[in-house]
Amino acid sequence: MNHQPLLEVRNLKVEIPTRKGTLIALEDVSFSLKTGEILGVVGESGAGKSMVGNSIIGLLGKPAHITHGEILLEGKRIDNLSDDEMEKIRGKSIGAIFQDPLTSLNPLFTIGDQLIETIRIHSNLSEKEARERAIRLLEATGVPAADKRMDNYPHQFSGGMRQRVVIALALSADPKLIIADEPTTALDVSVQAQIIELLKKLCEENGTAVILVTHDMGVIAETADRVAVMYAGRLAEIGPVEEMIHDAEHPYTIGLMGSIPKIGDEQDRLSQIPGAMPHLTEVPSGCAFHPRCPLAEERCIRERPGLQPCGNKLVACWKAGRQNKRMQFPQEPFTIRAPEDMPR
Ligand SMILES: Nc1ncnc2c1ncn2[C@@H]1O[C@H](COP(=O)(O)OP(=O)(O)OP(=O)(O)O)[C@@H](O)[C@H]1O
Repeated sequence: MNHQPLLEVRNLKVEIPTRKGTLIALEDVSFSLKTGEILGVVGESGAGKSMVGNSIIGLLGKPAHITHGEILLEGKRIDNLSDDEMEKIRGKSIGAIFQDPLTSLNPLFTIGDQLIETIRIHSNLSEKEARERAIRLLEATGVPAADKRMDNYPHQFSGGMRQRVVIALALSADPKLIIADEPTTALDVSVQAQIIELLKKLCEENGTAVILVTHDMGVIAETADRVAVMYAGRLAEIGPVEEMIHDAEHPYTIGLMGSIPKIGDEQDRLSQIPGAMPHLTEVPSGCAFHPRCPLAEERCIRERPGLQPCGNKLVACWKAGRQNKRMQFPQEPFTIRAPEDMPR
């Protein structure tokens, strides 16, 4: 049996040269992904979530670049490919879905033309066969009257419908992996759940693995098989979703998970972690989370913890396995105001 992971990210480091010096945007990021698995990547804004996805698809915006580590897809390195070679991998083996569907769609061409072209680049189907496949894909993504909508331009679709088209486009070459970066953030709240549900269903049916970048813990809880928590460009903790939600070990994960509202939960408060994530220009020594951590001790200030196994998870905390779960953030928890208290 083939036990080779679909994707392996090993000790990835991404640096960004700036006028004020070099920023380390990602440091020592390692994880792997199995075929068909959904990995949620979470963390506060600026933690480096998008950098991880963009490094994998070779779309790190300049001047950011990989300075250490490697990325392997089915055992073959893809981090050192030329732009042309990477272009072939994108679309064929790795599909991408971004926050704004218009990033992926060309406003000057009908969606039918765009789907047919992508299908034909990555297969040897005839024009007619590619058209049939495009229609089937649109139907599978829930676009009504798919046959007729093939002749429409992107601006003739609503935001939710456009994102369905992008999902069809991302799936059109039958990729092994899809990077979905905040795929529903720009959409109406009422369609967000439908789109996530659709993505999950189609990827399950096709055996496609997904890296789902989001700040929405609710989406993660519903969708992901495993979760990677990022903090200041590093992995804080990674493990199976259930354990990450109910049995997190890293104080930062415990704080993040405290912010998932639970239906039927008596408490009407969400815990919030005091302080803010550091900017990349001023990442603290040792464990980057130490200034906000109620458990921090001398060693945490001096030495950076690497990822260590703890149960089924990997945790970057010197105190992992030592009753972290009883920890509480010392501040008054953030209180959700009832709608009648909201300023009008
Ligand atoms: N060209 C650049 N120059 C300087 N800093 C950059 C550049 N591109 C990205 N960064 C910084 O890299 C860090 C990681 O960015 P990234 O977009 O991966 O974060 P993120 O976790 O996805 O955040 P968000 O949830 O807001 O999208 C951020 O602090 C960002 O400001």
